[in-house]
Amino acid sequence: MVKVYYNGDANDQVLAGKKVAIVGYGSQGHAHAQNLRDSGVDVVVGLRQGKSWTQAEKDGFNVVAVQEAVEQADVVMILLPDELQPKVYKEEIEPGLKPGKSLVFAHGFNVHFSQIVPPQYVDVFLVAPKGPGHLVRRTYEEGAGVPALFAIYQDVTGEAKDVALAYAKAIGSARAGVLETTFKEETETDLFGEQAVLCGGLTSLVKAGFETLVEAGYQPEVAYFECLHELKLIVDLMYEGGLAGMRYSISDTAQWGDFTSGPRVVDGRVKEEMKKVLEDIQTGEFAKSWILENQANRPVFNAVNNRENEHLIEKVGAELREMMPFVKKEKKEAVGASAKN
Ligand SMILES: NC(=O)C1=CN([C@@H]2O[C@H](COP(=O)(O)OP(=O)(O)OC[C@H]3O[C@@H](n4cnc5c(N)ncnc54)[C@H](OP(=O)(O)O)[C@@H]3O)[C@@H](O)[C@H]2O)C=CC1
Ligand SMILES: CC[C@](O)(C(C)=O)C(=O)O
Ligand SMILES: [Mg+2]
Ligand SMILES: [Mg+2]
Repeated sequence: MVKVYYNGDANDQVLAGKKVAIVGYGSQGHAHAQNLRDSGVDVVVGLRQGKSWTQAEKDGFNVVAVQEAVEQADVVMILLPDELQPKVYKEEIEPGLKPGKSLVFAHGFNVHFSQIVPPQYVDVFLVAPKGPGHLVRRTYEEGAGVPALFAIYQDVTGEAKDVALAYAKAIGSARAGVLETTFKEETETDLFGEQAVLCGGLTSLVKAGFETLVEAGYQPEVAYFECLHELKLIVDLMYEGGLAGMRYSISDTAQWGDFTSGPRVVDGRVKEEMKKVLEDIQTGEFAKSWILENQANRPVFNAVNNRENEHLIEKVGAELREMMPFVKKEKKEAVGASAKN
């Protein structure tokens, strides 16, 4: 088995006396800033004037313009949306980078696809939590953490690995496990995971199941509970005990259906298509399409997003969740907004 790093493998002292700039205060930004601060790290938040600036100040942070934060800091973590990073990097981050500083990412997209080319005189690494930012914060507060990957792109000071591990510990990830990877592996597996399984695969599966039941005349509310709400309960069991842990709790009838119908739904064609999705990621085809989509002001992204928000499953779900106050409403108002802090 590969080496998995835990709290005991990290040396907190490498961050002592250092200042960390968190650039961006959205999903990951607010979580890193708050977890680092609660772990005793000196944090400055770098932003433009706007909603996040107000929120970060409300949360008690010293908030300054991006370039000023970079100038003040020893470690600069870029937590801006991937598509905006190259411009902000060129105009406001690179000018403040001095020899010996660390330039850090939570995803390798821009470095791997050469949208950001860091100077040779700084350490460059990534610490990529394997989970949504709001859960990076929530699990930290619960005394747990979200696993993370780290990768060293360049190590000028000889300290890059130590700082990466100390950072991962300070955001709570070394409570769960931290693995070493490369920018290439992190970028390609993260894009694949979110497209084929975690986000794209899952939302398509849920909608297909919901639509199949509703089109067959079943009540939308029943279809919602069956295909979306219960998913969390089933996934919680997988999270705790793997596939077998989940199968232990379900009926043998369900398990027989799992074995016989599951492979009919997610069949060889699905895997063939997954391979093509991975190929588009590896060749840079996906990156190119995402970069061009942003250059054109997101015509497809916005149209699909609007259509998706109008889907019956969203309307039915919103009404049902209103009646379940125990279902945590994690920043529901942020849907459709750019900042997700
Ligand atoms: N979302 C996640 O859970 C995960 C994300 N990542 C990676 O983390 C990085 C950040 O993603 P994510 O947290 O989703 O980003 P968000 O979209 O949630 O955060 C956007 C933040 O950037 C700020 N911002 C936008 N433009 C500028 C600008 N020009 N100058 C200064 N601040 C600006 C926004 O502020 P404002 O209010 O002013 O718009 C907001 O605070 C990405 O590299 C992503 O791939 C990695 C793992 C998981
Ligand atoms: C699964 C989506 C993700 O990769 C993540 C939360 O890890 C992202 O980019 O947001
Ligand atoms: Mg991810
Ligand atoms: Mg991702």
